[in-house]
Amino acid sequence: MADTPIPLEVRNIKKRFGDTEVLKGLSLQAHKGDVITLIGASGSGKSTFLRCMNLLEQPNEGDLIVHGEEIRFKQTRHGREPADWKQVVSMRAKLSMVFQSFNLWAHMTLLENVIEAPIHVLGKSKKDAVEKGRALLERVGLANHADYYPAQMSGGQQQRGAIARALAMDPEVMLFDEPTSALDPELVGDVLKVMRDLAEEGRTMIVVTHEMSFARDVSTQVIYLHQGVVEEAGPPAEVLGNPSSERLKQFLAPKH
Ligand SMILES: Nc1ncnc2c1ncn2[C@@H]1O[C@H](COP(=O)(O)OP(=O)(O)OP(=O)(O)O)[C@@H](O)[C@H]1O
Repeated sequence: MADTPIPLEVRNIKKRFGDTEVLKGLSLQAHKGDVITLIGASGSGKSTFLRCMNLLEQPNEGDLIVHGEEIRFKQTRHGREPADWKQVVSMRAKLSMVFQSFNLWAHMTLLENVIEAPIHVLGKSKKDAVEKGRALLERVGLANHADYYPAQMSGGQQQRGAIARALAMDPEVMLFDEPTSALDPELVGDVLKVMRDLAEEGRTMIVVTHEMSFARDVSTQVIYLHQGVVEEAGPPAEVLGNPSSERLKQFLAPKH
């Protein structure tokens, strides 16, 4: 039997904004069931790295291989661009992203938000999309909110709704960009609980986070970035429990 392709491989990504190189050759491999957390000080490049993975930012150099398929690029006078945007659309369907602040469509109900992409991107029937959408809303504790508009929901509910929407694509990998940092503290726990459950189920996830307890308890791998370089990476017990870099020790030290 042929080997199942790795859900996501990123090789030697470099990204410049103007003259500043903010990612200096970053790589990772997300195998099935991996939960990779990206940690580091503000401005170290975590979000840019994540956004390069689904081409919300265009890396200047480096390769992306999604479920065994390499993304093709071309050089234009504006720089490097994907050679085939259709390939990007199908690749993004495999890499669902949950953003920092709830990016549900304001003019649609929660259920409409969840079924939109399965119908229009994956070509599912409305009946199937609704059935699956309702099951996903139940999963994230929002079975009674299907007909609510985002403005009628708390930040935590919207964020759990955004997770249901991402799950509706049945992605290979879920990308999370600081999913709890815009929430009031009392709402953080519910969202982290949903993410912990997903990890336990074996979902492949890459998570930019400042939640060290999540990184410690849930990750299979922690990557500590400093100024666009991987300073330390490995299992949480090593990277967080026994860091070798002085900088990482300082980063982890309790702040008063
Ligand atoms: N669109 C952009 N144009 C110019 N510079 C940018 C842009 N996006 C990010 N940067 C710069 O790239 C660097 C990395 O930013 P990034 O948001 O990836 O860091 P981060 O580690 O996610 O930070 P935080 O924890 O504060 O979100 C920063 O110096 C930032 O100012």
